[in-house]
Amino acid sequence: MTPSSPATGTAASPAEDRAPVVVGTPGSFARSVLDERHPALLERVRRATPYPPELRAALDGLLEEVTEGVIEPLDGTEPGAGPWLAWGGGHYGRPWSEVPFLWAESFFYRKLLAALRYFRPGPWQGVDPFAPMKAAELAGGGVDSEFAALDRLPGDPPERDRALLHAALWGNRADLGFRLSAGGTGPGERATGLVADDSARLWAVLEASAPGTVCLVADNAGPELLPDLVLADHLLATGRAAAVVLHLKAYPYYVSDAVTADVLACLARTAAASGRAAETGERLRRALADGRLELRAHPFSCAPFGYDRMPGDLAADFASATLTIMKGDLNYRRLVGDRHWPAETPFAEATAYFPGPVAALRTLKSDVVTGLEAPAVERLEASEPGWRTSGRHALVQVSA
Ligand SMILES: O=P(O)(O)OC[C@H]1O[C@](O)(CO)[C@@H](O)[C@@H]1O
Repeated sequence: MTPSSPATGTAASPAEDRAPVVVGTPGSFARSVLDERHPALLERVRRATPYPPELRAALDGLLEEVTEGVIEPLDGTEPGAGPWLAWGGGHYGRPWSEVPFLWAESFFYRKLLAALRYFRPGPWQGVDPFAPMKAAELAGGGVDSEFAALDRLPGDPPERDRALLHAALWGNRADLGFRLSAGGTGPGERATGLVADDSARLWAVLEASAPGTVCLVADNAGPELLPDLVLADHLLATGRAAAVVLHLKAYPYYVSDAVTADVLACLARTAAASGRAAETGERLRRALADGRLELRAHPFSCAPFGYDRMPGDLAADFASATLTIMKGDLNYRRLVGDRHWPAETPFAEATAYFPGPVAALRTLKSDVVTGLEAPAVERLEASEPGWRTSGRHALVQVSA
Protein backbone atom coordinates (compact mmCIF):
# COMPACT_ATOMS: atom_id res chain seq x y z
CA MET A 1 0.00 0.00 0.00
CA THR A 2 1.25 3.47 -0.81
CA PRO A 3 -0.46 6.44 0.77
CA SER A 4 -0.77 9.43 -1.54
CA SER A 5 2.02 11.28 0.28
CA PRO A 6 5.12 10.02 2.05
CA ALA A 7 3.42 10.35 5.38
CA THR A 8 5.31 10.11 8.62
CA GLY A 9 2.67 11.66 10.85
CA THR A 10 5.17 14.37 11.80
CA ALA A 11 4.88 16.67 8.78
CA ALA A 12 3.76 20.21 9.57
CA SER A 13 0.22 20.93 8.47
CA PRO A 14 -1.89 24.09 8.30
CA ALA A 15 -4.27 22.66 10.90
CA GLU A 16 -1.45 22.14 13.44
CA ASP A 17 -1.73 25.49 15.24
CA ARG A 18 -5.50 25.40 15.60
CA ALA A 19 -5.85 21.69 16.19
CA PRO A 20 -2.81 19.87 17.55
CA VAL A 21 -2.50 16.17 16.76
CA VAL A 22 -3.62 13.90 19.62
CA VAL A 23 -0.71 12.27 21.49
CA GLY A 24 -0.57 10.41 24.80
CA THR A 25 -0.10 13.43 27.08
CA PRO A 26 -0.07 12.45 30.80
CA GLY A 27 -3.60 12.29 32.16
CA SER A 28 -5.19 12.20 28.70
CA PHE A 29 -7.66 9.65 27.35
CA ALA A 30 -5.07 8.61 24.76
CA ARG A 31 -2.56 7.92 27.52
CA SER A 32 -5.05 5.71 29.36
CA VAL A 33 -5.52 3.65 26.20
CA LEU A 34 -1.76 3.19 25.80
CA ASP A 35 -1.06 2.54 29.49
CA GLU A 36 -4.14 0.53 30.43
CA ARG A 37 -6.10 -0.83 27.46
CA HIS A 38 -3.18 -2.14 25.45
CA PRO A 39 -1.63 -4.15 28.32
CA ALA A 40 -5.13 -5.39 29.28
CA LEU A 41 -5.73 -6.45 25.69
CA LEU A 42 -2.47 -8.41 25.56
CA GLU A 43 -3.55 -10.27 28.68
CA ARG A 44 -6.99 -10.94 27.22
CA VAL A 45 -5.53 -12.27 23.97
CA ARG A 46 -3.13 -14.51 25.87
CA ARG A 47 -5.99 -15.96 27.94
CA ALA A 48 -8.30 -16.46 24.96
CA THR A 49 -6.10 -18.87 22.99
CA PRO A 50 -3.54 -21.51 24.08
CA TYR A 51 -0.69 -20.08 22.04
CA PRO A 52 2.57 -22.10 22.03
CA PRO A 53 5.60 -20.93 24.06
CA GLU A 54 7.29 -18.91 21.32
CA LEU A 55 4.15 -16.90 20.59
CA ARG A 56 3.55 -16.32 24.31
CA ALA A 57 7.14 -15.13 24.63
CA ALA A 58 6.54 -12.71 21.74
CA LEU A 59 3.45 -11.37 23.54
CA ASP A 60 5.56 -10.89 26.68
CA GLY A 61 8.10 -8.98 24.61
CA LEU A 62 5.42 -6.70 23.22
CA LEU A 63 4.01 -6.09 26.70
CA GLU A 64 7.44 -5.08 27.92
CA GLU A 65 7.93 -2.80 24.95
CA VAL A 66 4.61 -0.96 25.39
CA THR A 67 4.92 -0.60 29.16
CA GLU A 68 8.64 0.05 29.67
CA GLY A 69 10.30 0.40 26.32
CA VAL A 70 10.40 2.53 23.21
CA ILE A 71 8.85 1.85 19.81
CA GLU A 72 10.82 -0.82 17.98
CA PRO A 73 10.34 -1.29 14.23
CA LEU A 74 8.97 -4.55 12.85
CA ASP A 75 11.51 -7.26 12.27
CA GLY A 76 12.95 -6.86 8.76
CA THR A 77 11.75 -10.36 7.82
CA GLU A 78 8.14 -9.60 8.77
CA PRO A 79 5.87 -9.67 5.68
CA GLY A 80 4.82 -6.11 4.88
CA ALA A 81 7.47 -4.51 7.12
CA GLY A 82 8.63 -2.15 4.36
CA PRO A 83 5.80 0.37 4.38
CA TRP A 84 5.89 0.59 8.17
CA LEU A 85 9.57 1.52 8.07
CA ALA A 86 8.72 4.41 5.75
CA TRP A 87 5.65 5.47 7.72
CA GLY A 88 7.45 5.22 11.06
CA GLY A 89 10.09 7.79 10.15
CA GLY A 90 10.80 9.69 13.31
CA HIS A 91 8.76 7.51 15.66
CA TYR A 92 11.06 4.52 16.19
CA GLY A 93 13.09 4.71 19.37
CA ARG A 94 10.59 7.06 21.03
CA PRO A 95 8.11 6.29 23.83
CA TRP A 96 4.68 5.20 22.59
CA SER A 97 3.05 8.17 24.28
CA GLU A 98 5.08 10.74 22.36
CA VAL A 99 4.02 9.90 18.81
CA PRO A 100 0.60 10.55 17.21
CA PHE A 101 -1.99 8.46 19.05
CA LEU A 102 -3.52 7.14 15.83
CA TRP A 103 -0.13 5.98 14.62
CA ALA A 104 0.73 4.38 17.98
CA GLU A 105 -2.56 2.46 18.19
CA SER A 106 -2.35 1.23 14.60
CA PHE A 107 1.23 0.10 15.04
CA PHE A 108 0.38 -1.64 18.31
CA TYR A 109 -2.20 -3.79 16.49
CA ARG A 110 0.25 -4.48 13.68
CA LYS A 111 2.91 -5.56 16.19
CA LEU A 112 0.43 -7.79 17.98
CA LEU A 113 -0.27 -9.61 14.71
CA ALA A 114 3.46 -9.88 14.04
CA ALA A 115 3.98 -11.43 17.50
CA LEU A 116 1.26 -13.99 16.72
CA ARG A 117 2.65 -14.80 13.25
CA TYR A 118 -0.56 -13.73 11.57
CA PHE A 119 1.16 -12.92 8.29
CA ARG A 120 3.82 -15.64 8.31
CA PRO A 121 3.27 -18.92 6.50
CA GLY A 122 2.61 -21.62 9.06
CA PRO A 123 -0.08 -22.91 11.41
CA TRP A 124 -0.92 -19.51 12.93
CA GLN A 125 -1.20 -17.64 9.67
CA GLY A 126 -4.54 -15.85 9.37
CA VAL A 127 -5.74 -16.81 12.87
CA ASP A 128 -7.67 -13.81 14.20
CA PRO A 129 -6.55 -13.31 17.84
CA PHE A 130 -9.82 -11.52 18.59
CA ALA A 131 -12.03 -14.24 17.10
CA PRO A 132 -12.94 -15.84 20.47
CA MET A 133 -14.16 -12.48 21.81
CA LYS A 134 -16.03 -11.66 18.61
CA ALA A 135 -17.68 -15.09 18.60
CA ALA A 136 -18.83 -14.70 22.22
CA GLU A 137 -20.43 -11.33 21.39
CA LEU A 138 -22.20 -12.70 18.35
CA ALA A 139 -23.54 -15.67 20.32
CA GLY A 140 -24.77 -13.41 23.13
CA GLY A 141 -28.35 -12.56 24.05
CA GLY A 142 -27.88 -8.94 22.88
CA VAL A 143 -28.04 -10.19 19.31
CA ASP A 144 -31.28 -12.08 20.00
CA SER A 145 -32.81 -8.83 21.29
CA GLU A 146 -31.66 -7.03 18.13
CA PHE A 147 -33.31 -9.72 16.02
CA ALA A 148 -36.52 -9.53 18.05
CA ALA A 149 -36.56 -5.73 17.60
CA LEU A 150 -36.57 -6.26 13.84
CA ASP A 151 -39.95 -7.98 14.16
CA ARG A 152 -41.32 -4.90 15.94
CA LEU A 153 -40.11 -2.32 13.41
CA PRO A 154 -42.52 0.57 12.84
CA GLY A 155 -44.60 0.33 9.64
CA ASP A 156 -44.43 4.07 8.92
CA PRO A 157 -41.56 4.55 6.40
CA PRO A 158 -39.89 7.62 8.01
CA GLU A 159 -40.15 5.98 11.41
CA ARG A 160 -38.65 2.81 10.01
CA ASP A 161 -35.80 4.80 8.40
CA ARG A 162 -35.10 6.43 11.73
CA ALA A 163 -35.21 3.16 13.68
CA LEU A 164 -32.76 1.42 11.34
CA LEU A 165 -30.40 4.40 11.15
CA HIS A 166 -30.37 4.67 14.93
CA ALA A 167 -29.81 0.93 15.34
CA ALA A 168 -26.68 1.24 13.19
CA LEU A 169 -25.62 4.42 14.99
CA TRP A 170 -26.00 3.12 18.54
CA GLY A 171 -24.66 -0.26 17.48
CA ASN A 172 -21.32 1.54 17.57
CA ARG A 173 -21.42 1.28 21.36
CA ALA A 174 -20.76 -2.44 20.88
CA ASP A 175 -16.99 -2.11 20.87
CA LEU A 176 -14.84 -4.70 22.62
CA GLY A 177 -12.12 -2.10 23.23
CA PHE A 178 -14.40 -0.45 25.79
CA ARG A 179 -14.56 -3.57 27.90
CA LEU A 180 -10.82 -3.24 28.42
CA SER A 181 -11.07 0.06 30.32
CA ALA A 182 -10.83 0.21 34.10
CA GLY A 183 -13.80 -1.72 35.44
CA GLY A 184 -14.38 -3.28 32.05
CA THR A 185 -18.11 -2.58 32.05
CA GLY A 186 -18.43 -0.95 28.63
CA PRO A 187 -19.92 2.44 27.81
CA GLY A 188 -22.18 4.25 30.26
CA GLU A 189 -25.96 4.61 29.95
CA ARG A 190 -26.83 6.03 26.56
CA ALA A 191 -27.88 9.70 26.51
CA THR A 192 -31.17 10.74 24.97
CA GLY A 193 -30.80 12.96 21.93
CA LEU A 194 -27.84 13.35 19.59
CA VAL A 195 -25.15 16.01 19.96
CA ALA A 196 -25.51 16.69 16.21
CA ASP A 197 -28.20 15.30 13.96
CA ASP A 198 -28.05 15.65 10.16
CA SER A 199 -30.25 12.57 9.60
CA ALA A 200 -32.72 14.48 7.41
CA ARG A 201 -29.83 15.59 5.22
CA LEU A 202 -28.54 12.03 4.97
CA TRP A 203 -31.84 10.75 3.56
CA ALA A 204 -32.12 13.83 1.32
CA VAL A 205 -28.68 13.17 -0.22
CA LEU A 206 -29.67 9.58 -0.96
CA GLU A 207 -32.95 10.64 -2.53
CA ALA A 208 -31.56 13.56 -4.55
CA SER A 209 -30.25 11.40 -7.38
CA ALA A 210 -31.06 8.12 -9.11
CA PRO A 211 -30.11 5.10 -6.97
CA GLY A 212 -26.34 4.74 -7.09
CA THR A 213 -23.63 3.12 -5.02
CA VAL A 214 -23.43 3.76 -1.29
CA CYS A 215 -20.11 3.06 0.42
CA LEU A 216 -20.61 1.87 3.98
CA VAL A 217 -17.32 1.92 5.85
CA ALA A 218 -17.87 -0.63 8.62
CA ASP A 219 -16.45 -0.51 12.11
CA ASN A 220 -16.98 -3.28 14.67
CA ALA A 221 -18.06 -6.87 14.03
CA GLY A 222 -21.02 -8.69 15.62
CA PRO A 223 -23.55 -6.47 17.39
CA GLU A 224 -22.48 -3.40 15.36
CA LEU A 225 -22.05 -5.11 12.01
CA LEU A 226 -25.50 -6.74 12.18
CA PRO A 227 -27.43 -3.43 12.22
CA ASP A 228 -25.02 -2.09 9.58
CA LEU A 229 -25.93 -5.01 7.34
CA VAL A 230 -29.61 -4.47 8.09
CA LEU A 231 -29.18 -0.82 7.08
CA ALA A 232 -27.44 -1.91 3.86
CA ASP A 233 -30.39 -4.20 3.11
CA HIS A 234 -32.82 -1.35 3.84
CA LEU A 235 -30.98 1.00 1.44
CA LEU A 236 -31.17 -1.64 -1.28
CA ALA A 237 -34.77 -2.65 -0.56
CA THR A 238 -36.06 0.95 -0.54
CA GLY A 239 -34.17 1.90 -3.73
CA ARG A 240 -31.95 4.43 -1.90
CA ALA A 241 -29.02 2.45 -3.28
CA ALA A 242 -28.58 0.29 -6.36
CA ALA A 243 -25.49 -1.22 -4.77
CA VAL A 244 -23.75 -1.08 -1.41
CA VAL A 245 -19.99 -1.44 -1.09
CA LEU A 246 -19.12 -2.54 2.43
CA HIS A 247 -15.58 -1.53 3.35
CA LEU A 248 -13.98 -3.85 5.91
CA LYS A 249 -10.58 -4.04 7.57
CA ALA A 250 -7.82 -5.85 5.72
CA TYR A 251 -6.77 -7.66 8.90
CA PRO A 252 -7.82 -7.86 12.57
CA TYR A 253 -7.52 -4.41 14.10
CA TYR A 254 -8.72 -2.34 17.10
CA VAL A 255 -9.97 -5.52 18.76
CA SER A 256 -13.41 -5.95 17.24
CA ASP A 257 -13.13 -4.28 13.82
CA ALA A 258 -14.91 -6.28 11.12
CA VAL A 259 -13.10 -8.41 8.55
CA THR A 260 -14.68 -10.59 5.85
CA ALA A 261 -15.04 -13.60 8.18
CA ASP A 262 -17.16 -11.44 10.49
CA VAL A 263 -19.64 -10.67 7.71
CA LEU A 264 -19.99 -14.36 6.99
CA ALA A 265 -20.43 -15.06 10.72
CA CYS A 266 -23.26 -12.49 10.86
CA LEU A 267 -24.96 -14.09 7.88
CA ALA A 268 -24.65 -17.51 9.49
CA ARG A 269 -26.23 -16.07 12.66
CA THR A 270 -29.21 -14.72 10.69
CA ALA A 271 -29.59 -18.06 8.92
CA ALA A 272 -30.12 -19.68 12.32
CA ALA A 273 -32.71 -17.02 13.29
CA SER A 274 -36.39 -16.70 12.42
CA GLY A 275 -38.74 -13.89 11.35
CA ARG A 276 -37.37 -10.68 9.81
CA ALA A 277 -33.78 -11.43 10.82
CA ALA A 278 -33.81 -14.61 8.73
CA GLU A 279 -35.50 -12.86 5.78
CA THR A 280 -33.02 -9.98 5.91
CA GLY A 281 -30.14 -12.43 6.05
CA GLU A 282 -31.47 -14.26 3.02
CA ARG A 283 -31.77 -11.02 1.02
CA LEU A 284 -28.23 -10.07 2.02
CA ARG A 285 -26.90 -13.44 0.86
CA ARG A 286 -28.58 -12.93 -2.50
CA ALA A 287 -27.23 -9.37 -2.72
CA LEU A 288 -23.71 -10.63 -2.02
CA ALA A 289 -24.09 -13.40 -4.57
CA ASP A 290 -25.37 -11.09 -7.32
CA GLY A 291 -22.94 -8.25 -6.59
CA ARG A 292 -25.36 -5.63 -5.23
CA LEU A 293 -23.57 -5.98 -1.92
CA GLU A 294 -19.85 -5.92 -2.49
CA LEU A 295 -17.08 -6.38 0.09
CA ARG A 296 -13.84 -4.44 -0.03
CA ALA A 297 -10.84 -4.65 2.31
CA HIS A 298 -8.45 -1.99 1.09
CA PRO A 299 -4.97 -2.09 2.71
CA PHE A 300 -5.40 1.57 3.69
CA SER A 301 -8.19 0.48 6.07
CA CYS A 302 -5.48 -0.36 8.62
CA ALA A 303 -3.04 2.46 7.81
CA PRO A 304 -2.04 4.78 10.67
CA PHE A 305 -3.28 7.94 8.94
CA GLY A 306 -6.39 9.95 8.27
CA TYR A 307 -8.39 9.63 5.07
CA ASP A 308 -6.84 12.88 3.85
CA ARG A 309 -3.87 10.66 2.92
CA MET A 310 -5.84 7.92 1.23
CA PRO A 311 -4.49 6.56 -2.04
CA GLY A 312 -6.08 7.43 -5.37
CA ASP A 313 -7.95 4.17 -5.95
CA LEU A 314 -9.76 4.43 -2.62
CA ALA A 315 -10.53 8.12 -3.21
CA ALA A 316 -11.96 7.16 -6.61
CA ASP A 317 -14.22 4.61 -4.91
CA PHE A 318 -15.60 7.21 -2.52
CA ALA A 319 -15.83 9.82 -5.28
CA SER A 320 -18.13 7.61 -7.32
CA ALA A 321 -20.54 6.94 -4.43
CA THR A 322 -23.76 8.88 -3.91
CA LEU A 323 -22.82 8.83 -0.24
CA THR A 324 -20.07 7.33 1.90
CA ILE A 325 -21.21 6.43 5.39
CA MET A 326 -18.36 6.21 7.90
CA LYS A 327 -19.20 4.13 10.94
CA GLY A 328 -17.71 4.54 14.38
CA ASP A 329 -15.22 6.47 16.39
CA LEU A 330 -11.99 5.45 14.73
CA ASN A 331 -13.34 6.18 11.25
CA TYR A 332 -14.46 9.56 12.57
CA ARG A 333 -10.96 10.29 13.88
CA ARG A 334 -9.52 9.31 10.52
CA LEU A 335 -12.13 11.32 8.62
CA VAL A 336 -11.77 14.68 10.38
CA GLY A 337 -8.16 14.12 11.50
CA ASP A 338 -7.07 12.88 14.94
CA ARG A 339 -6.72 16.37 16.34
CA HIS A 340 -7.86 18.52 19.21
CA TRP A 341 -10.27 20.51 17.04
CA PRO A 342 -12.29 23.24 18.69
CA ALA A 343 -15.62 21.36 18.91
CA GLU A 344 -17.39 24.15 16.96
CA THR A 345 -15.16 23.64 13.88
CA PRO A 346 -17.61 22.93 11.04
CA PHE A 347 -17.69 19.24 10.07
CA ALA A 348 -17.74 20.35 6.40
CA GLU A 349 -14.49 22.26 6.95
CA ALA A 350 -12.69 19.32 8.55
CA THR A 351 -13.85 17.01 5.74
CA ALA A 352 -13.47 19.49 2.85
CA TYR A 353 -10.82 17.27 1.20
CA PHE A 354 -13.18 14.27 0.99
CA PRO A 355 -13.90 13.40 -2.66
CA GLY A 356 -17.69 12.97 -2.35
CA PRO A 357 -20.66 13.35 -0.01
CA VAL A 358 -19.82 11.83 3.36
CA ALA A 359 -21.74 11.02 6.53
CA ALA A 360 -20.49 10.00 9.97
CA LEU A 361 -22.49 7.77 12.32
CA ARG A 362 -20.58 7.62 15.55
CA THR A 363 -20.80 7.34 19.30
CA LEU A 364 -18.27 9.58 21.03
CA LYS A 365 -15.40 7.50 22.42
CA SER A 366 -12.34 9.73 21.99
CA ASP A 367 -11.41 13.41 22.38
CA VAL A 368 -12.01 14.33 18.75
CA VAL A 369 -15.21 16.10 17.76
CA THR A 370 -16.30 18.79 15.27
CA GLY A 371 -19.50 20.43 14.12
CA LEU A 372 -21.18 21.08 17.47
CA GLU A 373 -23.10 24.21 18.49
CA ALA A 374 -21.31 26.34 21.09
CA PRO A 375 -24.18 26.26 23.66
CA ALA A 376 -24.32 22.46 23.45
CA VAL A 377 -20.57 22.24 24.05
CA GLU A 378 -20.84 24.57 27.05
CA ARG A 379 -23.67 22.52 28.49
CA LEU A 380 -21.80 19.25 28.08
CA GLU A 381 -18.56 20.66 29.49
CA ALA A 382 -20.40 21.96 32.55
CA SER A 383 -22.52 18.90 33.23
CA GLU A 384 -20.45 15.91 32.16
CA PRO A 385 -16.65 16.07 32.17
CA GLY A 386 -16.21 12.74 30.34
CA TRP A 387 -18.77 13.42 27.58
CA ARG A 388 -16.27 13.12 24.73
CA THR A 389 -15.11 9.63 25.64
CA SER A 390 -17.90 7.97 27.64
CA GLY A 391 -19.73 6.43 24.66
CA ARG A 392 -23.00 7.89 26.03
CA HIS A 393 -23.37 10.42 23.22
CA ALA A 394 -23.77 10.01 19.50
CA LEU A 395 -23.91 12.07 16.32
CA VAL A 396 -25.01 11.93 12.71
CA GLN A 397 -23.10 14.43 10.56
CA VAL A 398 -23.25 14.94 6.81
CA SER A 399 -21.18 16.98 4.42
CA ALA A 400 -22.46 17.10 0.85
O1 LIG B 1 -14.84 0.96 17.53
P1 LIG B 1 -14.73 2.42 17.37
O2 LIG B 1 -16.02 3.13 17.49
O3 LIG B 1 -14.00 2.82 16.14
O4 LIG B 1 -13.90 2.93 18.58
C1 LIG B 1 -12.62 2.53 18.81
C2 LIG B 1 -12.11 3.48 19.79
O5 LIG B 1 -11.22 2.79 20.60
C3 LIG B 1 -10.19 3.66 20.91
O6 LIG B 1 -9.15 3.41 20.05
C4 LIG B 1 -9.65 3.46 22.23
O7 LIG B 1 -9.30 2.13 22.39
C5 LIG B 1 -10.80 4.98 20.63
O8 LIG B 1 -9.96 5.98 20.73
C6 LIG B 1 -11.32 4.62 19.32
O9 LIG B 1 -11.56 5.61 18.57
